[in-house]
Amino acid sequence: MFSKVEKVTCVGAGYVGGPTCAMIAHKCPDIQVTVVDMNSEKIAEWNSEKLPIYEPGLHEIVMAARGKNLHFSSDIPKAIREADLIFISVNTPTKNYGRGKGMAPDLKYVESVARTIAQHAGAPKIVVEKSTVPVKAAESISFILREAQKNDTRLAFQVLSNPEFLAEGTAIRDLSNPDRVLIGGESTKEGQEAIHHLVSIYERWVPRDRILTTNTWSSELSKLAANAFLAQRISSINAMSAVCEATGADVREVAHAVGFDSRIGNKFLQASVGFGGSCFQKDVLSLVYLCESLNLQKVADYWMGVIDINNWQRRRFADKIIAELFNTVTDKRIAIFGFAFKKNTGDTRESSSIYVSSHLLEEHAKLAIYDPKVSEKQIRMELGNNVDKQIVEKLVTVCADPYEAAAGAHAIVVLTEWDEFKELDYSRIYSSMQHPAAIFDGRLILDQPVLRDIGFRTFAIGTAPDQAYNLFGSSGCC
Ligand SMILES: NC(=O)c1ccc[n+]([C@@H]2O[C@H](COP(=O)([O-])OP(=O)(O)OC[C@H]3O[C@@H](n4cnc5c(N)ncnc54)[C@H](O)[C@@H]3O)[C@@H](O)[C@H]2O)c1
Ligand SMILES: O=c1ccn([C@@H]2O[C@H](COP(=O)(O)OP(=O)(O)O[C@H]3O[C@H](CO)[C@@H](O)[C@H](O)[C@H]3O)[C@@H](O)[C@H]2O)c(=O)[nH]1
Repeated sequence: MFSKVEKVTCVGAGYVGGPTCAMIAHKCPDIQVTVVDMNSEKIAEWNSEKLPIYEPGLHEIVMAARGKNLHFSSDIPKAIREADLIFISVNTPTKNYGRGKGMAPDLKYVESVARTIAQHAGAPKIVVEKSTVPVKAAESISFILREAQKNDTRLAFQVLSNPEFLAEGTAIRDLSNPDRVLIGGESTKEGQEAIHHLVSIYERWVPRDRILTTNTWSSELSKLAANAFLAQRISSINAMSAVCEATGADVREVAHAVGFDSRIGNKFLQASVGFGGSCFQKDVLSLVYLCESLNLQKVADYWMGVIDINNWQRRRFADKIIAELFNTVTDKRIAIFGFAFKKNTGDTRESSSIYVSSHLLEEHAKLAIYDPKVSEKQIRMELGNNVDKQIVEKLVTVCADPYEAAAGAHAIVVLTEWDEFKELDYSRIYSSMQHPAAIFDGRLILDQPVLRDIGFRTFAIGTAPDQAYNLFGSSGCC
């Protein structure tokens, strides 16, 4: 093949392709990295001062490497031709049509990149599947590439699986100090050589014992398994949050006590209004679909439970809001604090805010939405995909700050755990609201006793009912 990787191309300039390649360029000044995308507006943004995605620390490393060894381009054929190693980092969303609709990942973008590589390669390449895909997807990519090889003897391809484990909001931290890098490939001499080339890129900054090499199928399945395990933890603690509310236990104390067991560990036990993001639901559904295809219905049902609890938790929270607001939210102004699926990102894909807001809109609540990183256009687009666009037009206001959103509202609903929500002047907010004023904390970030002292009725997910139903403030009454 070649002795050293000198040029890397990444197809897909999204949340994964952009930050991952910026990190490779940052850590490997001797490697030329080009990120390409079919969306030329996105490429223009990557080449501008305002990058298309918000990630703490990303701007700095892009600005330092851009124009030197990091390039963003729309010329996909050229970037493929020139590269030694090509990452496929395109989206693999849940299919919304045809066979597997609502369950299977849509692999049309991955396949289309494989075909483009086959067409323009011109020389041997290592093709790295970075997108999250079902087990055996690498086989389809290899098949397409092998066909091209038959017609052009200059060509040779090795396909590796190298799933990405970064989380949004902490992408740069995760990329610079990953728990592990996983690389799967063939056991042949050529396969091992390709693995070695990719290892040699990561080992510039990742300790060798954290770079795991496996066979291709283990690598592909490990990505789905990791996300399924993580999502399962959230559904487990969210299931417990309902038990806490019904019994007087506090989910924070339960999570703390359970997480103290070193076999369980204390991470990822934060009860919430449900997990969101582009990955967990999609990847668990992909695993469920895979199990069904393999006639492993019991296994499929087991993992489907994780999704069922998540949907139930969102609905349960919305129903709680309606019940606590005297069983009707019609025409009531409700301030929604946070629309992103987690803090420190502007990404709204599968955000629980979409679902809780939609349930409230279906009851004709008037929503005043504030998020520090999500645009009005994005909020309207997400809600418009879920409820009647005319209802969104009529009942949704997007506010420039949280004080404006809360003014005149009957309730505040915290749906994203942005740090700034912890530091607001809640006395000022309280005096601007309708009374009785309620706060529903779907992220457990606010100080409930302080809020109750101000006069708020408070409800926090997974906390005791006497706090949830405190109609008369902390002084108690009647
Ligand atoms: N977002 C995350 O945090 C994350 C983390 C780990 C893994 N993943 C996985 O990585 C993959 C990419 O996710 P993402 O969030 O970066 O997606 P994204 O939607 O942000 O970016 C994908 C990009 O690929 C481009 N694209 C699609 N088809 C193309 C083609 N044929 N040619 C050129 N460009 C094309 C799109 O225009 C888009 O800009 C997915 O499989 C996802 O499951 C995502
Ligand atoms: O204790 C927790 C932890 C997370 N969440 C929620 O879970 C969702 C997902 O959060 P997180 O996993 O931090 O973000 P993602 O960017 O979706 O990252 C996940 O999905 C990526 C895409 O596959 C993987 O690469 C990452 O390893 C995996 O953490 C968000 O809505 C969080 O608010 C909770 O409710 N409670």
